[in-house]
Amino acid sequence: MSERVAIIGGGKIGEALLAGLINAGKPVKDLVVVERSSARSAELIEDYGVRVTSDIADAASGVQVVFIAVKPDAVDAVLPLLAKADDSSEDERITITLVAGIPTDRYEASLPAGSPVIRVMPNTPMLVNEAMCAVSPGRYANDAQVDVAVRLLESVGKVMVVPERSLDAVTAISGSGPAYFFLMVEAMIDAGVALGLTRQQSAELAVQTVKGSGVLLAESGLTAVDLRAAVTSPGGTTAAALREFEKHGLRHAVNEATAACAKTSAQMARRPEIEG
Ligand SMILES: NC(=O)C1=CN([C@@H]2O[C@H](COP(=O)(O)OP(=O)(O)OC[C@H]3O[C@@H](n4cnc5c(N)ncnc54)[C@H](OP(=O)(O)O)[C@@H]3O)[C@@H](O)[C@H]2O)C=CC1
Ligand SMILES: O=C(O)[C@@H]1CCC=N1
Repeated sequence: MSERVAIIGGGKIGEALLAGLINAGKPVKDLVVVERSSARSAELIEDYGVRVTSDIADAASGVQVVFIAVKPDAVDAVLPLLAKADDSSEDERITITLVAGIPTDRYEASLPAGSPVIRVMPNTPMLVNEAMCAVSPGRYANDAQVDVAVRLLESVGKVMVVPERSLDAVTAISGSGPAYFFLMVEAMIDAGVALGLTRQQSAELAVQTVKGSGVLLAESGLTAVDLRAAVTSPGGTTAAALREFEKHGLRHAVNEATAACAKTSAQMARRPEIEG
């Protein structure tokens, strides 16, 4: 992990990447963040001791990898500034975008001809080195450049390489997925309070249950179906709860929610405010 890395956008996902890379042992001196809000810059400097600048061209000059972590509607403002950055390092600079919905050809069209672009859909568990990242190379990214992206992202979680056409579906499952779980946990905590637990008890019970279930699912080699069956005693309490989830359309809600997410991702590049 010796390459120098710039992260443009020090918001939620930019910070998750920064924290994940530092936790994984990347020296802070090899990292620079571009952030335009001075309050946010001060927070990042205080929390991570990282160099923060508001000058994209300055940050990107001489680095081997630039991550873009701004909102989709800011991409078109960022690219011309990135295109101006000096790229005289020995290795060609790789642009890795974490932005939802904007296809690689939009970046390729604004950056110098033939620039390698790799599109990634990450998620916020990157903050604790438990990200799920899906990586899709653009047309000019070669295998060695994809390997660099995979290696950097493997230091902050798991990585899957997928064709770019799969990224809307990926966004619907892993990109936005953490929010579905947080909503579920929020609802479980409220439900525990309604059943007479204190909020603190309910939160501790729900959070550890989700954490333990996630580890079990990831490490036991069993499927979600197997693990659910193991909790569900015939005629027991879990069966009573699951019957209510089915009756109230949990599966349908998940299908509709993920379809809406994928559709929004697919339409993102065509929104008038972020048209190229
Ligand atoms: N949050 C998530 O879970 C995920 C987000 N993503 C993608 O990551 C991207 C960022 O999302 P998120 O981190 O949530 O958003 P945030 O709004 O938290 O972060 C974006 C940051 O970029 C800064 N910024 C905007 N324009 C510029 C610029 N020209 N130069 C420097 N900094 C700039 C913003 O500053 P200011 O506030 O001043 O505008 C803000 O601090 C999005 O494109 C999103 O699709 C992908 C997967 C998951
Ligand atoms: O909500 C969003 O648009 C971003 C992309 C995936 C997660 N957060």
